[in-house]
Amino acid sequence: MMEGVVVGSAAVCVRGLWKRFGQQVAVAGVDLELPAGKFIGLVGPNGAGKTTTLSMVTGLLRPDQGSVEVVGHDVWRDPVAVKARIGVLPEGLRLFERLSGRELLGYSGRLRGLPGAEVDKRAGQLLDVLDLTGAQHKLVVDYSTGMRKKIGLAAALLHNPEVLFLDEPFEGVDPVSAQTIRGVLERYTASGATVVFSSHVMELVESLCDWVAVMAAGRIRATGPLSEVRGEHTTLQGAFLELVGAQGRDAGSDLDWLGGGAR
Ligand SMILES: Nc1ncnc2c1ncn2[C@@H]1O[C@H](COP(=O)(O)OP(=O)(O)OP(=O)(O)O)[C@@H](O)[C@H]1O
Repeated sequence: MMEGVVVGSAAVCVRGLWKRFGQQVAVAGVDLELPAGKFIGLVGPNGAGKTTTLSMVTGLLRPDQGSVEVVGHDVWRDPVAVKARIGVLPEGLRLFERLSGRELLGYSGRLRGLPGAEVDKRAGQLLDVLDLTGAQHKLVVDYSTGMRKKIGLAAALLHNPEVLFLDEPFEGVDPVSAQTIRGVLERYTASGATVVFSSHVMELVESLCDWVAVMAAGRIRATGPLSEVRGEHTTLQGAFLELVGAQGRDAGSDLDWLGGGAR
């Protein structure tokens, strides 16, 4: 069990969160309590407000209204305490392209205040587990999409955070790497830590998560244990389509010109 993590308490507590971009309301009054020690999936259609919510929860974007606490600390009043306890793999991750993967981890570890020998040890182990040892001296600019996700994940895990936030961690990742990432995350949550990740891939969320929050049009439509959110449906996909109001939508009925095969 991780030091400082009280199972049963909230890892993340969001109250009345709002964000507008001009006329566009991206997040419209989100209340959310995410329990510690769980593998949590934040799901929703394109434009639902997932990235905006995660950005506000991790201190990257200031809310218009509302409050966020992560492991009992207010993100906007006590940002240093929160940032020391979380790891983040944001969408459109920016990395130091002119460092090698190994150097990037060395730099991240030092920024986090870890002693050099400890950074070296952890970096070596993470590179190994994530199958990046062979590419550790390559510049990040030459990494593939999946390799970038993996080195970003290693940097986010290096200081052993209590809560890990991942925006679409499996996007652009091949099945073998996805399995590796999955193994690392399962091991991490088994220690009592919390993972919150956003995804569109329902099968993935269903197989990984024990807790789900469904978001659509800037609001939370359902949240709770996976089985509760799935309800009567046999799959999370079914529950999701009903919750976001997409069930029965006639895909492409207006595209009467589309039928290249029947020319
Ligand atoms: N910086 C911005 N400026 C203007 N509008 C924005 C900005 N960021 C997000 N939005 C708008 O806010 C809404 C929510 O976007 P967000 O990226 O949070 O959704 P999402 O659920 O992460 O979507 P996706 O699954 O497609 O990544 C969208 O309508 C988007 O166009």
